[in-house]
Amino acid sequence: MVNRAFSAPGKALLVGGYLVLDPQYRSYVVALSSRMHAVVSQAAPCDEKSFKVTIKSSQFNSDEWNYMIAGEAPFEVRELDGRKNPFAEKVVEVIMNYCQPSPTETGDILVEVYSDPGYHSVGTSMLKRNSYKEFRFHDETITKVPKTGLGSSAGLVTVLVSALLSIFKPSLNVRAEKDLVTIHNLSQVAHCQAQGKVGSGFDVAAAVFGSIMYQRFDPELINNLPAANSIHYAQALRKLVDETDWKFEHENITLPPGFRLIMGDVNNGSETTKLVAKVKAWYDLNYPRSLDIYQKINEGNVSFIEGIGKLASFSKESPSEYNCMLQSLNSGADFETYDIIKQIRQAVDQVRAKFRLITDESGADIEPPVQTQLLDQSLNLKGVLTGMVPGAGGFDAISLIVTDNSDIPSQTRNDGKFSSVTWLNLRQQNTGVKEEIPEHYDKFT
Ligand SMILES: Nc1ncnc2c1ncn2[C@@H]1O[C@H](COP(=O)(O)OP(=O)(O)O)[C@@H](O)[C@H]1O
Ligand SMILES: C[C@@](O)(CCOP(=O)(O)OP(=O)(O)O)CC(=O)O
Repeated sequence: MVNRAFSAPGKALLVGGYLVLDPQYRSYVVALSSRMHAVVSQAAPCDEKSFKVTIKSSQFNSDEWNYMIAGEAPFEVRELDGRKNPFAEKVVEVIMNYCQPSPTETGDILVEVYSDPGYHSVGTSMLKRNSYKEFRFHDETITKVPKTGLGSSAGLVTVLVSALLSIFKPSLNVRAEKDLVTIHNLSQVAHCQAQGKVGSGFDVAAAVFGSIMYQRFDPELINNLPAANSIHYAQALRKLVDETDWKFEHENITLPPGFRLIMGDVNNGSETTKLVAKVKAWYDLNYPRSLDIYQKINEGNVSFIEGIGKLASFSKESPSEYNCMLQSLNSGADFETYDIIKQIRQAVDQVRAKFRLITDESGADIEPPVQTQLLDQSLNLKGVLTGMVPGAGGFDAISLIVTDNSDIPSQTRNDGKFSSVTWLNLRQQNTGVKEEIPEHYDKFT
């Protein structure tokens, strides 16, 4: 029996929100230590005309989806009890059309999904563990449990693609760039199809490649695929995944030494799709002034990215001065004498100011006043380099880049101004999709 396991990280888009939808702009995405996991196993084939792919998510009130696969390409995928999980369903459909297995020679497949605690609000969940891992078990189905915004669907799609692909392509090696690109392309297709729209794909790219500077692919690549039930679909999908250069950037990045990311969950969900629609409407109505504003935001984004790069070089060239700088930041002393810190703070200020302007003019709450207050107050805490509303912004969360030694929760514990914030126990993680040991997912009690 084949048995393999994979995991993939969540994400925070620190700069590049909205602009990243356009292939000309660069964004900076940090992969997070909260990971999605999938353990896959396959039974021996039993010479039937069909086989079953079961996806189990026992943490969510024992959720389970059973897909029946029969016939040949274009494979249509049918859930036996009519249960919906568009992300799981599209992964199964994409993988079947890409791998084109023969049903009589394929045994039933079981994929068990687990997600690390950071993805969902704790609520009344119960923590269960074994010697290797711990997960929270909720008493509601997946769609009823509130999310924290780390990109659960991108993580899910990426680990499911990796797990199912490993069944049909046993040589799959997630340390090889070529295989990662295959996983990426398949995951982007499945994720877009499940969402019913082509987003920028930064969340899927981070789940696959880890922390990256990302520039998107041309959305037409996916829009131009024939419908999934067309006789041309499977062949077009293979061509798109294997033979097409998607021309997207995914350069690996890492926060400079001595710094980490901390996310504050504000527990007040915003709908990204609605925000994006409002911003697009504002952009079109105000063109070409909106282009100038985007260019100012991009200037800030690029200056932030450069500043972070300069910090990394500074740490290598003058380690002792660099440590002094970290200490000044920790003690709240006058660290703005450091030009690099000034550059990074000014860059983020420039971006935030323009997003506040768009917030006012478009009615999309990208950085609404409560988040502005929270971020401004955060900048006064000891150890904070800078902070922003990640991704599409809204009321969801704030991200702070802080020194390793800072203790943000204890500085804010009894401070009413931070009463709406739950600091998530997360770290930056460079690695994207990773192979795990299947036995590490045995029996959680
Ligand atoms: N652990 C999980 N098990 C099964 N399905 C999951 C899991 N996590 C996420 N999903 C799927 O992803 C959907 C959430 O996706 P979405 O609303 O795009 O949120 P996000 O912004 O976190 O990606 C869920 O409704 C479910 O279909
Ligand atoms: C506006 C965006 O550029 C960024 C959205 O980032 P979020 O991290 O807020 O995304 P979701 O997890 O889908 O809610 C849209 C995009 O890039 O697709």
